[in-house]
Amino acid sequence: MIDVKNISYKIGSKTILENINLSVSKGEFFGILGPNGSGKTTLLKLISGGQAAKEGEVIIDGRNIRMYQTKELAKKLAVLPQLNDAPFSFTVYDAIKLGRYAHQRTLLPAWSKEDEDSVQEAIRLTKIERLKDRFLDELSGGERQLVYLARALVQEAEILLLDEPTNHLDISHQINLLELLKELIEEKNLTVISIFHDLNLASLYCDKVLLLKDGKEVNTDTPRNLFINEKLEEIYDADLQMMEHPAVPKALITFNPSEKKNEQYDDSSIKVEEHSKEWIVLHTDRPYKSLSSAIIGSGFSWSTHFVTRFVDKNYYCDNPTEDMIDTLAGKGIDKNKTIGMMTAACLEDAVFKQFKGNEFQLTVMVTAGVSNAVDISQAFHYYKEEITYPGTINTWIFIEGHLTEAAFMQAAMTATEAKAKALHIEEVRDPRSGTVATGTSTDSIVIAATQTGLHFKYAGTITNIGKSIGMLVYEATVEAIQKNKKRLASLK
Ligand SMILES: Nc1ncnc2c1ncn2[C@@H]1O[C@H](COP(=O)(O)OP(=O)(O)OP(=O)(O)O)[C@@H](O)[C@H]1O
Repeated sequence: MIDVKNISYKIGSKTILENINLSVSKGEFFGILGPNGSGKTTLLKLISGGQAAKEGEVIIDGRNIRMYQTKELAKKLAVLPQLNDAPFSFTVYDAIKLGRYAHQRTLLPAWSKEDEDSVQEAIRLTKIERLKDRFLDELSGGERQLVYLARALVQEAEILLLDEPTNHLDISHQINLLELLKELIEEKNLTVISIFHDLNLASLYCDKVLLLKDGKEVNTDTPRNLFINEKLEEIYDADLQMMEHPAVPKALITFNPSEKKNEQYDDSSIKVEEHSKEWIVLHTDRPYKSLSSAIIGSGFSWSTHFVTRFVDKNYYCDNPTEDMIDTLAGKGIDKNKTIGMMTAACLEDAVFKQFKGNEFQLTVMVTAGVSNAVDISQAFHYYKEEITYPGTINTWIFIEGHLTEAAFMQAAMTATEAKAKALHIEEVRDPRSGTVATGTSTDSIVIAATQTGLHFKYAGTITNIGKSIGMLVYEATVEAIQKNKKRLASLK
C-alpha cells in the first residue's frame, strides 16, 4: 500500500534522512521509533506529502505521491496534528466537518446527507457525543486527540499518519486511543503509521516498527525481534532492560534507575527477627528479588520479610491465603513485602546453613515434615484429588548476588534435585506406593537474591553457585528430616 524507496533528505548541507526504504501493507499498524532528532517527523512529513523528497520516492497504491491531486490525496491519507499544535477556536462538530473538505464536489460546498452521516458515524466511533458542542481550545489533550481522529475518519482516508499521538495523554487515554485505532484497523481495514517515543506502547500495538538513528534505518521488524536483536542500549544511549509482558507475548523495555541515597543499604544480610514455635520471621533491610511458590508473594516479587507460620497438622481453611494475610496483618507484617509459607513441621527443628565463598554468600533454611511424602513417579496411579494437610518441606535460599531469570529457574531445579536426594538417603517413603518419596505433596521453595554484586547467568549443577546450593539444601534437608524423625519417635 505504501512504499518508500531510497528516500534521502537534506536541509542545507545537513543530511536529515539517508536512503530510507520501507513498505507498509494495508491493515498494518506501523511504528516509527528512534531517539530525538533521528528524523522521525521528517520522514512522516515526506510520507504525507507535507514535504517533498528530492531524492527517492513515496508510492501510495502504486502511484507516486506527486501524481495525486490535493483532494485525492486527502481521501487516501489523513494526518493527525500533534497535540502541542495550537487548536483553532471551532466547535468540535465544526472541526470534524472540516474533514469532509475532500468530499465536497462543488466550489461552493453543499452539505449533503452523506456528509452529515459521515460526521455522525465518526462521532459515534470515537465516543465523543458529549463533546459535540464544546470548543476545541477548551478541551483536554485526550479529548482533542479523539476529535482529530474523528476528523480524520470523516475524511474517509485509508491511511492515518500520527506523530506521537499519546504524548500528553494519561494512561487511560493512551489505552483508549490505541485500542480505538486497533478497532479501526480491524473493522475498517485502516492502515496506521505512527511515531512513538514510548517503546512499550509500540511493542504492545505495532505489527512492525522502523528504528531510526541519525537519519538512517537501523532495522525494520516486529517490535519483539527488534528489541531482542538490536542494541537498543547503544541506540538510545541508556541502561535498558528487556522483559516479558506478564499476560501477552510482547516484549517490554524498562531501565535501571540509579539508587537513591535513601535506597542504599549497608546491610543486606538475612536476620532472624523471630524464631518461636509459631513463627520464623526472617528480615533484611535490602529487598531481595524472589522467585517463589509460596502462598504469599508467589512468582517474582521483591521482599524484605520471609515468614513461616506453624499450623496444626489438621489445619483446614477454605481460603488459606486470606487467612495468612489476616494473620500477617495482625503481626504488623506488610504482605506486599513478604514471602509467606505455612507448615505443620515443628519450627524449632528448622535447619539453617550458610556458605561464605570469595565470590558469593548463601543462606539456606529448611523445615521438613514428611507426612505427605509422595513419590512423584507413582503419584498418578495412587492419588485421587484430595485435601492435603500441611506436612511439608519448605526450602528457603538466600543469595547475595545478581541472578538472571534463567539462574533463578536453575537454582530452583538444583535445590529440588538436592531435596529429592535427601529424601532418598533418608529413605522417606510414600505411604501409598511404598516407594522412596521425591518430595511432599505441598512443598514450597523460594529463591531470593539481592541482585547486587556478582552476576550469575546460570545456577545449575555445573556452576559453583549451583553446587553450593545443592550441598546446602541437601545437608539442611537431611538434617531437618532426621530431626523430624527423632521428634516423631519421641512422641510414640
Ligand atoms: N527546518 C529545519 N532546519 C534545520 N534542521 C532541521 C529542520 N527540521 C528538522 N531539522 C533537523 O533534522 C533532524 C531530524 O529532525 P526530526 O524532527 O525529523 O527528528 P525526530 O526524530 O522527529 O525528533 P524528535 O524525536 O525530537 O521529535 C534534527 O537534527 C533536526 O534538528
